[in-house]
Amino acid sequence: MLKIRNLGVYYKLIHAVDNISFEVPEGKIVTLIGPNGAGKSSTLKSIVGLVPSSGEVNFLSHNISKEKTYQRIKRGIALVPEGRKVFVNLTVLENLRIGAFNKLSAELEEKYERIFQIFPILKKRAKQYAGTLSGGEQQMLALGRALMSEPSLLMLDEPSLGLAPKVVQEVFEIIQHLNREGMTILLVEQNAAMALKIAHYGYVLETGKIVLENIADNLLQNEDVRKSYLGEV
Ligand SMILES: Nc1ncnc2c1ncn2[C@@H]1O[C@H](COP(=O)(O)OP(=O)(O)OP(=O)(O)O)[C@@H](O)[C@H]1O
Repeated sequence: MLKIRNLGVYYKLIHAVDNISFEVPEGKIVTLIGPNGAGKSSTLKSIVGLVPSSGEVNFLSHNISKEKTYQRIKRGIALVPEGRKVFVNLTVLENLRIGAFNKLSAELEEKYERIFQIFPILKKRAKQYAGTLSGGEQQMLALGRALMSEPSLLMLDEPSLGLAPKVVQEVFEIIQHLNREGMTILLVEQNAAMALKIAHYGYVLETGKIVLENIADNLLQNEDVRKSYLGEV
């Protein structure tokens, strides 16, 4: 579904992502793991055109590298950004409405209901300001908002960030549920153990380069990965 070839991201002199290539096949969960500053967020941002990049981004057999962000979103890519970035002064419903930018009002009710089926808590909080939600609820809202555009590829940037372990578990169960329903997922995580447990395939990114890739189960067993990312000595 998504094929990345020789992707590079530069911020003036900083070479954040250095000629990486990877793929996300339809129906799979693929994870990019790696330490702080490895270039994970920059990779996701470049896929939706939020930062200038070199190389090729191929989505559903189209080279979208030169397209604007809104065109890429229209094609069916959605990004749940790091830190959730919900609109704190808008209600839950208003946040969801923004995610459905390309949908007619008549279709909205049905879409809200679909989101509420996945995240019942958002129905209870529908009229509440997003800024008053807990971290976990905000993450659900950010996910719900992304799903409102009915993407075929969902990209998640550090969904576990700042959440209690029990809530992280809940969020990851939802990610797995979405995948079982057919959603293709590109998951960026520092919580490598959690990410590799639910992913089919994984890439390890270090200082802008892919240093390792394999089936997720194999990465979980890999000694270097266990030492560097799973806290084992
Ligand atoms: N807008 C920017 N301007 C300049 N440098 C940036 C910018 N965004 C990121 N960088 C730098 O690019 C490198 C990669 O950052 P990036 O956020 O992509 O990494 P990351 O793997 O997602 O890390 P984290 O998990 O901390 O978010 C870092 O050295 C970072 O300081």
